Amino acid sequence: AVFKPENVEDFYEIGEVLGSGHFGQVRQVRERTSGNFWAGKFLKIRKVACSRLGLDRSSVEREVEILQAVQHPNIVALKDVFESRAEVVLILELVSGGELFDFIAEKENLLETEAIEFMKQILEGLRFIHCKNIAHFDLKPENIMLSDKVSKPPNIKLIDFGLAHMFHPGEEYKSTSGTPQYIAPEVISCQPLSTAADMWSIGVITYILLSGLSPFQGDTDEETLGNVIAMKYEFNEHYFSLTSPMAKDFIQKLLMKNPEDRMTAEECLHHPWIKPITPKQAAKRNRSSINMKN
Ligand SMILES: Cc1ccnnc1
Repeated sequence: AVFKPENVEDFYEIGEVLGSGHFGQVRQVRERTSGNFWAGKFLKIRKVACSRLGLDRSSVEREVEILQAVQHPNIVALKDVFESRAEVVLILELVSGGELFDFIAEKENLLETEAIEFMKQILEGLRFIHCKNIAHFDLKPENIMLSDKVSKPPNIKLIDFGLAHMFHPGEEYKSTSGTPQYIAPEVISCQPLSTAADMWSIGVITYILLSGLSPFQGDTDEETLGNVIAMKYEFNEHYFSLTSPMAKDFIQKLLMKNPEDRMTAEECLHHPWIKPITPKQAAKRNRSSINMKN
């Protein structure tokens, strides 16, 4: 794929750093013609294949191809791509409402019903990419952002498709990248992956959303990975006493060792915790606040 060879600074004024990660850094940028703000994701491209620094150009092409294929209100939009000597710049929709967990940590108390509103949007975005045979493979709190700080309910955007993969029929895909706290057992044991690996991460994120605890986190990455493989987690009464049984059922149906046993995003959206079938089920949602003890 050929990206725009023009200098990105001819079209955008480069602003403050918004975030950085395994890829490079994201800066706020201002489009010179319109004055509109966007996010510029500056990716270092490695010139020689064996270099450890920078990204392989093919992995950047993959991220661009995937972002172009998933246009959805809950997925960050890609507007433009520039390339200079050793750098590719993705011009992305500016998502300036901060990370989901910072938002929730700031608030005094948050009802399960509000948590459900967030989860619904995350699941809508996932259902959309999964039905295109695309998995995100790096779902975690840092990659779930709010479009702004004022909309009610807030609008969720999934960002960072740098580890995402588009499955082709009959093709196996394995990868060991991801973040230990959120990766599924099959990732650790190097088995072929599927979109079900994202659903495990959703189970972990929901558990944290409702309790403030990370289910498998150990003192080291090795310990965390050991806990994931051993499926060693529990609903500690001290943190989960106020959590509704339907919420725990939702989590349990995602934290299943066998990827085929896990709910899909579609099934999650029809789970009684997310979509109460009867008013009685709606009433069963607990009214209490969510523990945010960290
Ligand atoms: C960090 C980030 C990424 C994409 N858009 N806005 C902000």
